Amino acid sequence: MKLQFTKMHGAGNDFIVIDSTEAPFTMTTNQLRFIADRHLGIGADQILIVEKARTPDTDFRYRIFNQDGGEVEMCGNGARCFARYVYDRGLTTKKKIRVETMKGIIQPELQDDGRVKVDMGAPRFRPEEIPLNTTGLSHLSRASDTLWEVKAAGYNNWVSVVSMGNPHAVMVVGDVEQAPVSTVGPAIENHPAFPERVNVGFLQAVSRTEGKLRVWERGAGETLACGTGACAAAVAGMRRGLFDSEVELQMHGGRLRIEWDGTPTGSVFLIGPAATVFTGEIDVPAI
Ligand SMILES: N[C@@H](CCC[C@H](N)C(=O)O)C(=O)O
Repeated sequence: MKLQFTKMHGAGNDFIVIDSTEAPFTMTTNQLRFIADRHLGIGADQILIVEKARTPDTDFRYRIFNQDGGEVEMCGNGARCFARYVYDRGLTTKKKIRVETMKGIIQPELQDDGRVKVDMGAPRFRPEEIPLNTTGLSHLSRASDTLWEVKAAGYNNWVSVVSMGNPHAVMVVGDVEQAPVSTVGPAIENHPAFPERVNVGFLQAVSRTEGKLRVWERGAGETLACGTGACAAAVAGMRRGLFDSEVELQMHGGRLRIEWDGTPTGSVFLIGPAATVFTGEIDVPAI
């Protein structure tokens, strides 16, 4: 099968974008893993599928697959690339679109400064919304947040849990560069307390408006940036009383801005770059 694709990135989190507005999406898990492979295929953290809207109140439908081939609910950096892609390819003339995902509607908007601002919807914190199995876990309160003790890789990790449609565990560390991302990250990702696995954020608060973040992503490993991870970390930091309602997070691949008014139904806004790198065609084997 010959596959036309576009390679994009948002703050270094890279994507293969496939236009399925005219033909149904039929790729197998093995084929997705093949194109995402950095040695054998194109290489990417995630694969984004652009589909036609299925409901009258949305403009498009958006599907996301991790590098390991698993379909997931949400992707913040991908949402910005999605909006840039459909506008630049003439699939819409709207700068603000409504996009259906597995977990509700998001609204990305192209800004005049070239960045994209996404209304990511409201964060969720209840264990069953993550999901987090709290059986046997200790917990404590920190300002308006609850921290859960997840023992993994030899550490007693106290994490905030946040759903941005997809699951996140966030821990505050003194220095992100010294954080045990590649050992504690996969150990928490696959911990039995998270039955659907989890993305793991390591957050360093620098001031009330600035932080540093590294994320071990479910199904992809450590990435240069994670948009939903940045939203989850910012919200966790705000609930712990570390941040004001607007914060910029520096990640290895770039800087993301997050705004949240702190109310239970208030949307989290994610602002950052979205860039096209190249387009191409790949021969995908029948695997
Ligand atoms: N990189 C993404 C998140 C992609 C999905 C995530 N790995 C998951 O499994 O939930 C982002 O920018 O949000």
